[in-house]
Formats: sequence, C-alpha cells, structure tokens
Amino acid sequence: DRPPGVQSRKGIVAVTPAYALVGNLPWIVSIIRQRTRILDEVYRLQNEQAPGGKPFTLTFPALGGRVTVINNPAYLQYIQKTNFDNFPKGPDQRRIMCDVLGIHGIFASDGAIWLKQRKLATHIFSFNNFRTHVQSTVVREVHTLDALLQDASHKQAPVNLPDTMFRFTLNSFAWMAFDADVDCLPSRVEGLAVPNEFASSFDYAQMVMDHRIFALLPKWSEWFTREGYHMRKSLRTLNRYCYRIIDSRLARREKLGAGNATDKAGKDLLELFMDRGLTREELLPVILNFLIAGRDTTAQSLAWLFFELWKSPQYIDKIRQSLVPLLGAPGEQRPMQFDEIKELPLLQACFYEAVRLWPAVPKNLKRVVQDDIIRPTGEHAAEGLPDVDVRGGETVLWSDWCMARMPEVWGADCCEFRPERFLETGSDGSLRVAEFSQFKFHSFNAGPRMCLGKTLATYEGMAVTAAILGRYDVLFDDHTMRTNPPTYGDSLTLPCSPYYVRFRPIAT
Ligand code: HEM
Repeated sequence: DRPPGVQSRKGIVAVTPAYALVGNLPWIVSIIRQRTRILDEVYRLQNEQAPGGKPFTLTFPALGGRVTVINNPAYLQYIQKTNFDNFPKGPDQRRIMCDVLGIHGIFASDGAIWLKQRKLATHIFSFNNFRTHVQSTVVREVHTLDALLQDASHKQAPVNLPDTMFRFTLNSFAWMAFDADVDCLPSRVEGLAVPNEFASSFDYAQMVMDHRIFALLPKWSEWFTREGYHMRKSLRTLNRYCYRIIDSRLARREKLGAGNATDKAGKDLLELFMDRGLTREELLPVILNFLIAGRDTTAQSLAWLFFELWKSPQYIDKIRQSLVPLLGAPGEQRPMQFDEIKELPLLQACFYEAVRLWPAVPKNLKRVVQDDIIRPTGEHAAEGLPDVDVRGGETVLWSDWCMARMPEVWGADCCEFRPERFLETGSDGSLRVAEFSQFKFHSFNAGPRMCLGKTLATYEGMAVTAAILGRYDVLFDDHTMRTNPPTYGDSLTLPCSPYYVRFRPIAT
C-alpha cells in the first residue's frame, strides 16, 4: 500500500497515511492547523507506528524531502561518532537559525568554521576560568537570589519560578562570559514585575525558529505575516542589547588596552573572541549563541527539576539531609563551591534525572551528505534493530525527549522521576553518580559536538537548588499544579510554562 513516489526502505517504517506525491505533507498541515506540538506527535508516531524503538520515516516526495527518525542510542553513536562528518547540521539548520544565531555561530556552523569556534570557546571552560569567573559569579548571584527569596517570603509574595531561574542564569552568564551587568536579577520582589525585554524577545525568536522547522511557506513569506513582524521587532531588541555589551567592551579596550579591559584574572569569552580580531558585527552572533546555551538550558532544567520535586517531595527531604554535613545546618547554609559537586551525589542525580526527562534540546536534526547505512553501533546495538538506509540530501531526526520516555532506552520506569538510576555505590561503600554512555544519557549531546557547558550547568544547577532547599521551604500551590500543571512550549529548547511558588525560611 505504498503510494506512488514514496520509496520503501527495508526495515524502516514509512508513516501512514501517506499519499501520492505529497507523502506525509497532510500530517504537517494537520499539526499546524490543530497546533499539536511536534514532540507529542513524534512520540505518538514512535509508539503507534514504530514500537520497539524502530526507525521510521516521513516522506514529502514532491518537495524531495525525507526525514528519518532514529530515536535510539545505537544509531546516534553511528551518526555522531563513527561517521560524524557525513551528518553535519547542514543548510536547513542554517536557514532556520541564520537571522538570530548567524550562519557562522557555533550552533549552526559546520566544518572548519565550527571547529575554530569550538577550540576558542573551550578555553573559557578551562579549570582556571571555572575557579575565577564561574564560582565567584555563582556564589555572588546566589546571595542576590537569597535576598530576593527573603524579601518574597517576608512579603508572602508568589514568585514565578521558571522566570526567576531565567533571570538567575542570564545575569550569571552575562557576568561570566561577557563581564556585563544585564541587571535582571533583582534583590527585591517588586523588581520581578519589570519585564525583561531581552528575555521575551529571545523567547519569541526561538519560537519562530522552531516553527520554521516544519513551515510550509518559504521564509520570505515572513515579510507578510504577523509572526514575521514580531520576529523582526524581537531581532532589533536582541541586536540593540548585544551591541550595548559589545560596544561597552570595545570602549574599555580602547581606553585601557586589550589585556586590561576586564577586572578578571583570565580572559573571558568576549575577550577571547575580540582578540581574534572579530568585528562588531561578527561578535553579535557569538553573544547570542552563547546566551542561548548558557541561559535557557540551565534555567529550564531547574524549572523542570522543581516541578518534579513537587511531584516527588520525598527527594526534597533527602537532598536537605545530604546538604547538612557539607554546607551547614538548615537555614544557615553557605553557598556550594565548585569543588563540591562530587560530594553531593544525590543532588547531582536529581539534577541529571530532571535533565534526562526534560532535555533542554528536546529534538535535533542533521543533514545526510552522502548515501550511507546507519548501523546500530556500540553497547546499545540491540538485536533486531535494522540498518537504516539514508541518501545524500535527506534529513535524520531524533528526540531526546522521546528517548527519555522509551522503555527500550531507559527501562520500564522510564517516565518516572527516579534519581536512583543515576546513583551507584563505589567499592568503598560511598554513594556516587553513575556514568552512562553519552549516547544513552544524551541530553548533553555526544561526540565531537558534545555540550561544552555540562560541568558549568551541573555546578550552577546544583548550587541554585542547594541555595533554595537549604534555606527555604518551597510552598507550591497544589491545586493549580494539579489542575493546570506546567507544560512545555514550542521552541528550539524546552521552556517550562510559568508556575508560582512561595518561600518560607526554614526555622532554625
Ligand atoms: C542543563 C544544561 C544544558 C544542556 C541540557 C545542554 C545541552 C546541549 C546540547 C544538546 C547541545 C548540542 C546542540 C546541538 O548541537 O544542536 C549543546 C551544545 C552546546 N552547549 Fe550545552 N547544554 C547545557 C548547558 C550549557 C551551558 C551552561 C553552556 C555554557 C555556555 C553550554 C554550552 C554549549 C555549547 C557552546 C554548545 C555547542 C557545542 C558545539 O556545537 O560544538 N551548554 N548543549
């Protein structure tokens, strides 16, 4: 029952219904019209049409398109390690991201351009930089957060938790990477009412980029749509904001000399890129690429973690108990230091379990350069998984969000928040965090393009959680959480919808 024009490939499920020439195009039309979220749809197709973690394809013959979904660590190992060069980001991703993140930014670029940026950026994550910039910034921002929560608890004011996490990570990352004060984490609760124009513009731009993945109309049609109008407005705000950061640094460099433009001991990210002679215009996408990496991912993970902790409050008590020997009595705890990551395995396991279930990059795609056979590779190559035949010019897609919910990958309890899966007992009887292969715990990506900020995110996420749980009771509005639970929005990343909590200092 294969419609004309849809080529069948051995072992790969072709999604139905598909029609002559247009293939699965009606599927796209229906998800756009019904506003169904792509992740939900991919998950539904995986379960209903390709159970057992099998690969499946969506075809669009008249458009020359074919997207093969490979939700399996064994396939990811092949495309991200074994034959990495044959699966670049490709022109489609650049088309989707170019006006926001630039075609030469680290997220959209490939080959030599990408490698040059990757090498340069790796410096910022070197150990010395961690000690000097990251820890001091996180500790200082944790103090501001504490002042804010004290004020909120004193005034019994509800606080939008996802928004506060965004403010924390944006403020911290701008300090760490650009030595810039973006002034969006207030120490008084009234400050939260001031909308953050940069954040809302950035969120809008990400939503539009996400819509472009399956857009039916060409990109130029955005000149005539409402969404396109708002996108251009958002871009102007983003550019203005970033140029302020760039121009103020350029002025300082001119006045004080290149080596003395910041008070920091080492060079920060902006300084490293400026030293390479990048122009003002070339620096713009650098800032936006790193802000998306440094702000959204960690903030979203924290918002999802607290949502999971609301559902499983037993872990709040356990985390608190584990903090006491290291950070002090409840209510009087000091901020966590970078070196202490390993000493708080339960807290790290809870953070990773939230990152597993709610991966900040929930879906991703790559372009196939030359015809290839994706062979199940490595420790996850289960019996019965077919080879996947792909042709040059096609697309492969996977979703870490779906994989987190697939028993073939994480076992029967895959959908549960169960931090214990990240814990093991060492030979000396101590608890430690279990290591999974990059391809299975894939939320931080894998292979040569693995996330550069994993350790930074882990420290920041743990330090914020410790600062909150060590000093405050978090009072969720159970009724609202049950009747209108937080959910994710359409975006390149996985934003959590707003939910409000109150804080009460732990009695000492
Ligand atoms: C829980 C937090 C985080 C998660 C889940 C996460 C996840 C990811 C993922 C999935 C990618 C691959 C994206 C792609 O290729 O399309 C990535 C890349 C990257 N991440 Fe993260 N990330 C996190 C935090 C951070 C932080 C705090 C930074 C700091 C700047 C960072 C920096 C980067 C960079 C620079 C890349 C690009 C790597 C490359 O293409 O070579 N990430 N991250």
